[in-house]
Amino acid sequence: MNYSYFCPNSRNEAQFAVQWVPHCVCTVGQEWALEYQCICICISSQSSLRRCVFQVTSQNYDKYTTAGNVIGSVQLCENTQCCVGYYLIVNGQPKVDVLACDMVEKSCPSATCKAQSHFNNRFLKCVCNADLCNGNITWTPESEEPLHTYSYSAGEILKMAVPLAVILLVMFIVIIAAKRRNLFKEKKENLQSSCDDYSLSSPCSCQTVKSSEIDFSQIELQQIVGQGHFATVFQGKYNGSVVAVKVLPADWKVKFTTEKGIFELPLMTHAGIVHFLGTGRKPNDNSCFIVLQFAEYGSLHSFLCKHTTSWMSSLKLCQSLSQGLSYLHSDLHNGHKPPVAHSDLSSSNVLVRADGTCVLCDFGCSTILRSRSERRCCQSHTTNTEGHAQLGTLHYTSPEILEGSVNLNSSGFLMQADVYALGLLLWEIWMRCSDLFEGGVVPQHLVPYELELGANVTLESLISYVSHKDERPSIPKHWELLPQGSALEELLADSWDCEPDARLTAHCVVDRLVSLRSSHSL
Ligand SMILES: Nc1ncnc2c1ncn2[C@@H]1O[C@H](COP(=O)(O)OP(=O)(O)OP(=O)(O)O)[C@@H](O)[C@H]1O
Repeated sequence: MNYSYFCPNSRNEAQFAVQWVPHCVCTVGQEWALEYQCICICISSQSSLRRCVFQVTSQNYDKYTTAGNVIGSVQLCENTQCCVGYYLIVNGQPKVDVLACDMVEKSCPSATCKAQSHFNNRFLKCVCNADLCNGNITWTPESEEPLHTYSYSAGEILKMAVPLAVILLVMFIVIIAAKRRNLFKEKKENLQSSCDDYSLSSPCSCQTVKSSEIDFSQIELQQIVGQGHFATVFQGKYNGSVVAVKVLPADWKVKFTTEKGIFELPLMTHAGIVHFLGTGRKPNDNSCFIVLQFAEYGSLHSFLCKHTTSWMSSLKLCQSLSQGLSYLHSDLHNGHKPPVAHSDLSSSNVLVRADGTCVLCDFGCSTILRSRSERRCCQSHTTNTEGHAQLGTLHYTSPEILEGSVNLNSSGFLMQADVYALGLLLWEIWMRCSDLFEGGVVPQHLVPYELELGANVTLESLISYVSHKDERPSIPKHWELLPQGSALEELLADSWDCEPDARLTAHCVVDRLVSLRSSHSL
């Protein structure tokens, strides 16, 4: 219900008066004669529309006004009872970025706006369920401060490190002794046949398939075909076949062990996963290597930089990629093959084979998840030394992981984060499909958000763009007019939804692509 009345005759008094109209949100309007008109939007006492403080930048205006009617600095929430506040930490103090109604219904059990997530102490978010509660954030800087590791003197560090090292050494010896005893007991069952010197730091004690140990002298290394953050990848020859040899320096043994552990899981052979041939150690410098099927076109990133595709070949890339991820996520034969989250999907970690299909590679950040059957022994995480699951390439990191608002040890979240990255990869592929661009003039290849935020995207800009503003890579306007346009847009939106639970599973992405193919085969 809208109404207006004449309120006191100075603008300041009017401003003061409108704050006291119950169940109404009022602003001071035009001046009439000597009085001011107060315009109020009122809700009946039974109505439960939440009122939140509204303060957004002009870029965010359109997005957040969809969450409810805005009157001055107050918003009446249409979809939710939750107010939200986003703050950036500037000079140690929270500075308002966005105050508004939350966009979708979420849980906000507290009446006060308590800082609930932060990332590297640069960003805070709070949600609350009382009128105008988002105007004040409750935040204790002390508790958010990182541990003061760097302020310790070398002497203090030494004092702490020596007893710690002794404790670790004792624990290590006890573990080794216990392990040896177990090995001896279980000898009859021969359960440990696949244990080698990596089994201690193996991500889990799942059953693994013993892979062949490859003697480095049997490999002929040729040119370098890829350079990742950790590994150098060579084209090579092994047993008369062309192979890829991924060499990791001895320092990266943990990465090597993780990746080897994933490849050695049972039933890991699939057309959408790079074929694994074995591992070994270089005798001269102790670096480790993994021998893989050679993908002729290299990474999807380099393929898309050099090639455009037709509609059907883009579907082939998308479908094989989604099938590979769906298989990786699958839980087969009561966990005989446990589900695995990739956790570092990007166009550099997908390879393209000569037949135009994709295979997944680089499982160095992957996570073996608990099987639904619960009968398997796997832990639901692979951790780095800080005890957190390892995060992937920044551009492809899902909003919930960017915000740090998920339990990274929860298996579902990791697969949902993979699907977010899958959505970005489908977008990347279709942005190079000549059949989706009038006259076949296709834009040059860009990774997601490169156009909007630049190639060297920062964490802050990504959080602000992807999380606060809920923006995604832009979809060409004219796709709406294409016969398959709406299905493409829906598939992308349902894969990269800001709500992890609302995202499709990789399996559903495959189904959507199959129906796209059958209804729109150009
Ligand atoms: N089987 C293969 N066939 C052809 N090229 C490959 C193969 N495996 C890897 N490459 C190339 O090497 C690059 C790096 O490989 P990979 O991603 O496995 O290394 P990494 O050091 O683990 O990478 P990251 O920086 O993503 O962690 C790939 O992007 C790709 O170009």
